[in-house]
Amino acid sequence: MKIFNKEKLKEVDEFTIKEQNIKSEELMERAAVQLFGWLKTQLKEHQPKINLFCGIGNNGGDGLALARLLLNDGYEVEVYIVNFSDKRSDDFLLNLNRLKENKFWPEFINENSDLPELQQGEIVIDAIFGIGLNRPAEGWVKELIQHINQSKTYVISVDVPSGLYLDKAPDDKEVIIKAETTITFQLPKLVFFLPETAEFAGRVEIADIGLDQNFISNTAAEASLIQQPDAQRLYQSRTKFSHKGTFGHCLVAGGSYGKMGSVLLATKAALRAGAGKVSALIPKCGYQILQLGIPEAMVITAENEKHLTNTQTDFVPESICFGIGAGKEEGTKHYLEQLMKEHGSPMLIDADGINILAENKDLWKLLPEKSILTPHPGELRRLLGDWEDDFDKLEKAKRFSLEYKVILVIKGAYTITIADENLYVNSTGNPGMATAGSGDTLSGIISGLVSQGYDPGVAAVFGVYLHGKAGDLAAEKLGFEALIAEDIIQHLGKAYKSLFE
Ligand SMILES: NC(=O)C1=CN([C@@H]2O[C@H](COP(=O)(O)OP(=O)(O)OC[C@H]3O[C@@H](n4cnc5c(N)ncnc54)[C@H](OP(=O)(O)O)[C@@H]3O)[C@@H](O)[C@H]2O)[C@@H](O)CC1
Ligand SMILES: Nc1ncnc2c1ncn2[C@@H]1O[C@H](COP(=O)(O)OP(=O)(O)O)[C@@H](O)[C@H]1O
Ligand SMILES: [K+]
Repeated sequence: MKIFNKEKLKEVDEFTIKEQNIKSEELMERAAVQLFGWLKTQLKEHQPKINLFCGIGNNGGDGLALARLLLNDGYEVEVYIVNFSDKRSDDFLLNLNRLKENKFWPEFINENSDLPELQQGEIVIDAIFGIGLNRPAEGWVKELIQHINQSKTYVISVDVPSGLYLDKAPDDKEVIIKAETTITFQLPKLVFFLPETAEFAGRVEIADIGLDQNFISNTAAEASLIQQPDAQRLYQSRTKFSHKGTFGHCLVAGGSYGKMGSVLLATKAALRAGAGKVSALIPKCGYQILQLGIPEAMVITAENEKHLTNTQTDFVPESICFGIGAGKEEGTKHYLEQLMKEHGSPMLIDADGINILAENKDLWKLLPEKSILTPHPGELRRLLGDWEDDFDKLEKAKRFSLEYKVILVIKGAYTITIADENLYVNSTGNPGMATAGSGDTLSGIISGLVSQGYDPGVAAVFGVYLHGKAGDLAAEKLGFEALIAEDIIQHLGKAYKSLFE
């Protein structure tokens, strides 16, 4: 699903109005109907008091239209107009009049008003600011936002939590509504998935307001949210007459004394992802661990007992996964250098592989085109240096990806893959996956996909989705705490099957 920026959201809005020959108020009404339907379904027979806080733009207009639908259905409603300006949008005014025609008079609040009383168990609808926010809220509006955040009500934001910008980091986190649920119109917004701002949106629901699908399909987006239908499209089916040679030979090079389990996990994951053959290339001390741990894999040992050193293989792997548990010994660095020079095809580089790169910038120019780097936040910082905020981080990461023609998988609660300047935001995964070895399984999965012939960019996006989905299926059975990396591998099969459920 595409993620549009503010400008494109406005364009699709305008295009739809023209194309469908409707007035803008019609879109507002559709938005309100969606909000109402969602609320009614959630509330069932409950009738809590619903407090609507409406700004004076179209976000506020949505709130007023919703208030009318709620009143007509018999809900107890209080409407506060957050009167921060004398300006009013046309559709705000129209819906204000409709409300008055229904004999309902909202309360206008300003700097002289007392903060409204909000009781536990009540609902707050936050329709103060939408995508039109262009500066931080100040003074009494800031106080009001803080008052709502401190109340024990259930807060539902309309379109975006008020105070959150779509295209830049917040200047002041104290002036953003912290919603339990955000019901956003038609398309998800990038800030809902970034570490510094995701918490404000809470659970995100997407409400279809019938914006023009052709326009959306034909308009390029810099980011997309990868959900089941998107992942399904990336899947490559197997033919009856395929054989193990068809699915490539994957080489997992990594491990050092005390860290051989990581290679075991990545090797298993590559096999479960569907690689035809997998060889683990490890220092000597890991031989028995690997052979006993995973009989389906082949094992090659480097000369050194405890860490990786230059090693020749008698085959050309279709994919290489380098760096997991590898340490940063000089010999290991030389081996990475040798692989990058000789292999030529894309490699996946993770963990200490990334750390070696971070400490040796002279190696960057050797990165084979379309290689995949899978840093967690710490590794990313070592590679790119500090960033000011999430937007700055993404900019720096995009620049790096573009300059070295590599794919960056920025791991986190919502992992973001950067390929060809596009951002792919993953929708699967859960806090149970914050466990040692979880990232090693991801590297194994992506490498297993590359070895089968998936384009590296596709392998990264698809692999991240499958990894998260396997984690979700594992968590359904085990809960978050007990989940370990092995469980992710165990559920990979079900994750594949779930693509078509
Ligand atoms: N297809 C769609 O997308 C649809 C969109 N719809 C809805 O429209 C919403 C966007 O509406 P919008 O453009 O009217 O902007 P909105 O956020 O209501 O506020 C703008 C007002 O706030 C003001 N202002 C800004 N910052 C401020 C500050 N810090 N402190 C004080 N004032 C501030 C700004 O004033 P100005 O900068 O002009 O002085 C302006 O007056 C969108 O989120 C969705 O809910 C639906 O109806 C259905 C279809
Ligand atoms: N809260 C979370 N929600 C979703 N996924 C998570 C969460 N925490 C961690 N993960 C995923 O788990 C993996 C952790 O990777 P990493 O930190 O490299 O672990 P390790 O080095 O122990 O293997 C990443 O793929 C990350 O996206
Ligand atoms: K809002």
